[in-house]
Amino acid sequence: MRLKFTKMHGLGNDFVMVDGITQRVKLSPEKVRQIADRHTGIGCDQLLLVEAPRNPDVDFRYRIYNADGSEVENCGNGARCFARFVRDRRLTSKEHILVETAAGILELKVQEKDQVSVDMGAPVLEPSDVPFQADIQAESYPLEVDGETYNVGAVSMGNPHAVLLVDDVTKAPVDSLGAAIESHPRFPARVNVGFLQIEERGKARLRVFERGVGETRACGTGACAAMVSARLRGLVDDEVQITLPGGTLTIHWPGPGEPVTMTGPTASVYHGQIIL
Ligand SMILES: N[C@H](CCC[C@H](N)C(=O)O)C(=O)O
Repeated sequence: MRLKFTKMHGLGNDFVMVDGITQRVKLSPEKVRQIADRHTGIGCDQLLLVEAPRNPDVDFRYRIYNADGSEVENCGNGARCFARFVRDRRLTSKEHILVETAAGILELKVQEKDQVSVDMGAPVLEPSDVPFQADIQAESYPLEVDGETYNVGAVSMGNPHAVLLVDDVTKAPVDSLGAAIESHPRFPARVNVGFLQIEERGKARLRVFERGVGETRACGTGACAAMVSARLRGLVDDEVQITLPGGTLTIHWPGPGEPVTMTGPTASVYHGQIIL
């Protein structure tokens, strides 16, 4: 199979974008792993496959695959890059785009200077829907990991996130603790793990160990989940500049039941073809 693709990134969270509308694409977890491999493939954190919508009221469907081949529900940085990709490829000229994902329908607004705003929907906090094993919903939960107890927030943005507060993200044990929590039995679908340092009520720093990938330079749904968890704990206002290793996202959330809005940049790097 000859596959045309575009390499893109959102703050260094990098993607192989595949147009499954103008080309026939048949992917398997093994093929995704092959494409995502940074030594023998193209290399990416996620592969994003654009398809025609199944719902006539939306413009597109897009499917999200982690580098380990797992298909997942949502990708914040990917949603922004998707919006730019479909316009660059002239699949639409709309500036407001509705796209169907495994997590539901997202509304994307293309702005000037490659910025895109995404209505990420309302966060899901009921433990069983994250999913996370806990008897009652709370702002945070004690979680035992290798004999130590950590205080974690549990939030779904369509995909599951654990959020830990740290004093200094540069010193956070992202690789070791992130990996241990990613596969913790109380997160039955595994989990993305965010390490959040609050600087002010409108400013924070974040590093994310992503489910199915490891630490990435940025995680859009992770920034949304971290802001929600911090706001539930009364630590931030309704708009926060969240700076990740790859750059800064603006996250807005008025409060429970309301949608989270994420705004940030997109970048298109190169076009290519791969023979699989
Ligand atoms: N690793 C995530 C999917 C990609 C999320 C991230 N790249 C973003 O920008 O939200 C998961 O397994 O749920």
